Order: sequence, then C-alpha cells, then structure tokens
Amino acid sequence: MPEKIYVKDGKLIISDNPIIPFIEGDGTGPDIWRATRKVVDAAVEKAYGGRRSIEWKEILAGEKAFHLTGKWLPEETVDAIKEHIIAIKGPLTTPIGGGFRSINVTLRQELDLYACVRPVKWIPGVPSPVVHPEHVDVVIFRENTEDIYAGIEWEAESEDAKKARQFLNIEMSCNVPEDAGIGVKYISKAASERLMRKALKYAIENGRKSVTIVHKGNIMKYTEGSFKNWCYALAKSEFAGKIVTEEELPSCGSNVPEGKIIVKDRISDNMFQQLLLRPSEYDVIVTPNLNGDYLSDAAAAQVGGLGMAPGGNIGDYIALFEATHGTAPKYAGLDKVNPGSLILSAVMMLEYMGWKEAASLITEGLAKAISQKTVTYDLARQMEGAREVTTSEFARAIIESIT
Ligand SMILES: NC(=O)C1=CN([C@@H]2O[C@H](COP(=O)(O)OP(=O)(O)OC[C@H]3O[C@@H](n4cnc5c(N)ncnc54)[C@H](OP(=O)(O)O)[C@@H]3O)[C@@H](O)[C@H]2O)C=CC1
Ligand SMILES: O=C(O)CCC(=O)C(=O)O
Ligand SMILES: [Mg+2]
Repeated sequence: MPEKIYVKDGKLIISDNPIIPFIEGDGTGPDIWRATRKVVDAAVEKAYGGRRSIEWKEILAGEKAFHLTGKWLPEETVDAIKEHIIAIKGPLTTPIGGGFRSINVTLRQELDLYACVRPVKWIPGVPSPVVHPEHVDVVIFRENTEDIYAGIEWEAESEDAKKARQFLNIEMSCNVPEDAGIGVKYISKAASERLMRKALKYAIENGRKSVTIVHKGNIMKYTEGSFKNWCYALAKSEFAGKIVTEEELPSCGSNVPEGKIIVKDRISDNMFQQLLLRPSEYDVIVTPNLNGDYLSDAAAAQVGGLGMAPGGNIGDYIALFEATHGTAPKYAGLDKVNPGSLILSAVMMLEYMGWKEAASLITEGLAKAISQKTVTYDLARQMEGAREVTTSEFARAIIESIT
C-alpha cells in the first residue's frame, strides 16, 4: 500500500512504498524527468528486489499548471509537498524584467526550504576545462529564502519607486537618481544562523574538513558582513570544541587539531578564483542567496557543466530536490540534454530517504556510462571518441549497467 512519508519524534518515517510528488518542469524538464524516473525505478527495483518501490504522484507547476488550471503555482501543489515531505522537480521558467515571480523561489520561500544544498564533485571521465577537476569536491549551502530573492523591487519611475526614493533621499539622506529601479536586500540573523547550523552539522556528520563562509561583507556591511559575523558566532557558541577558526590556527591550514573542522571566510569575488586555482582547500561553503546562485553554476563548470549539477532545497524536514540548471529552452522536447543533473538530484533524494543502496547503484551506473564514453551532447562535445546519445539513451545506458 502506498503511504505518505511523515515525521515522528523528529525523524522521517518512510515506508517501503512511499508516495513522492514530482513536478515535471518546463522546457527540457519533461525529457530529463522521464529519464530520471526510469533510472530511479530501475535502481530501486534492483536494490530491493521488489520489496521497495516509489509511488510517483504528479503535481503541477509552471506552464503545464497554467495550461490546465490557469495558475502558475496552484495552492494544492504547495500543500502536496508539505503533506508528503519529500518531492522532486524539473526546472521552471521565470520571465525576465517583468511578469510573474519565480515559481522556484516561491516554492522555496513558501515551504521554508532554507538551505539550497549543491554538491559539486567530479566523476572520473567527465571532461573539464581545468587540469585537476578531481580536486573539486565542495558542497555549497546557499541561503534560500532571503537576500535580493525576497522580491522587494520597484520599477523605475513607478509610484512605488517614487515613494521609496523620497523616503531614502529625504529621511535617510541617500542620493537615489530619479530614473532608478530600486531593490531591497535583506539578510536576517535567524536565517544566517540556521543555515550555518545545517552546514556545520553536515560537515561533522560527513567528516568534512572545513566550512567556508563566502560573503561580500566589505561592501554590504550590514547584510553580508553581518551574515559572516552571525555564522562565526554560531559556530563558536554551538559547536565549541568541534571547530577551530582559521584565525586561531598558527599558520594557514597547518596543525589542525585532530577531528576539528576549520571555519574560515572568503570575500566572494576572491572565492571565484580560489575555487578555480585552489579547489582542494575548500569543502563545505556557506553563503547568501545570490553568491550561492552564481557560485554553484560556476563551480559546476569545472566538473562537467550544468548537465552534471544536482541540488536539493532542504528545510527542517521538507525537501524538494532539483537540478541546479534551468529549463534550457532551446533544447526543449529534443531529447537531447544531459539528465545527469536531475538523476544525481534523485540520488541525493534517495540518500535523504536512507535508501543508500539504490543511490549507490545509480551513481555507479552513471559513472560506468561515462567511463564507456556514452554521453549526451554537452559532454560529447568536450570528449574525444565519445558516442553521443540522447537523453533517453543515456538513461538506458545507466539502467543497463544497473540491471
Ligand atoms: N531551478 C530552476 O528551475 C531554474 C530555472 N531557471 C530558469 O530557466 C530558464 C532558462 O535559463 P538559462 O539562463 O538559459 O539557464 P539554463 O540553466 O536553463 O541553461 C543554460 C545553459 O546551460 C546548459 N545546460 C542547462 N541544462 C543542461 C542540461 N541538462 N544538460 C546539458 N547542458 C545544460 C546549456 O548550455 P549550452 O547552451 O552550452 O548547450 C544551456 O543553454 C529561465 O527562465 C530561468 O529563470 C534557471 C535556473 C534554475
Ligand atoms: O528561479 C529561477 O528562475 C532561477 C533560479 C536559479 O537560478 C537557481 O535556483 O539557481
Ligand atoms: Mg541559478
């Protein structure tokens, strides 16, 4: 009997036949979701010999939802994710410079999925523009509910922008030009602390070496600068004895006391080049929303690009897994793009459920397909002697090596 996942005494209770909602997504979403679902079902079947299976439940968002219900994000979709705790989604389109707000961001805010967790790790055989992609193994914890993503913005020359400008210029002695669009960035102590807490717990549970706070606190002193200060303060107060700050170490990175996690910080512009030039010095990264958005795409480029970039939006219990990339609209419906990103997001989901055997089978199957140079266009164009396959053929290659 299919059953809902629920939380009891602070733990997820997951039956052998859980109901998991999915959003197919826009653009290339349906192609990569179809491939992902087949791979996950095959891995679960193989790992548990029919004892376990997932009951997929479609929920609507984006273009399909608008077409069928007249709403871009029906309330039932948000409710269904709350009710079923774990869900997975394809990418959803966001209009630029006007139109409705990002459905992706709205889902994260409505469900309070405050950590966007994006692991970036190289799989052997994947082509990379850097010499040592094997040195890249970071997990980005991006704050997922605040910063400029809160959507507080006023269009240039609108009545609201005029009011905001008048307030800023008259009451706050600012000098905002008359023709400026205005946006508000906020970062709170509570949101910074809960993200840092999650990242440190993850680092401890997974034997990671360091947690780096990435911020632009030299310029945005009371948002990103405070983010840095709150993160350090939380590490020192709640994780005393388990961490050491870089400043407390005698010389850069040396003599780390056994079992302690180094907490350090980097200014975000520097961090982009650090991650390219000295990736092995970085491990878990904690950062506000916009930095994390930029950094996760840039880091992905080193390990094969957006087709290989998984992620999960995770709250206290509710988790919504999705690829790092968007809808890649020019490839929509062509059965062309790499489903690896969503497949690896499903691996994260299976690990979150504790279904580690199925997760490992998929990771191994994917690595095997790549080692045989059976890859989609994005990897094929960077590889010599590759056999370029479609989205669905790539999924089939993974399934063949699983079963
Ligand atoms: N979470 C979400 O749902 C997200 C949604 N979006 C939305 O997606 C839409 C398109 O955004 P855009 O800026 O074009 O970014 P995308 O991430 O959709 O695509 C940018 C480029 O990345 C490469 N790429 C993306 N996905 C894959 C894949 N699965 N396999 C191989 N290559 C891939 C392609 O590169 P190439 O051209 O070199 O082949 C593609 O042109 C926008 O509406 C945006 O708002 C964006 C990010 C996240
Ligand atoms: O919501 C969107 O359209 C973009 C979101 C995004 O780029 C991301 O989550 O990385
Ligand atoms: Mg992004």
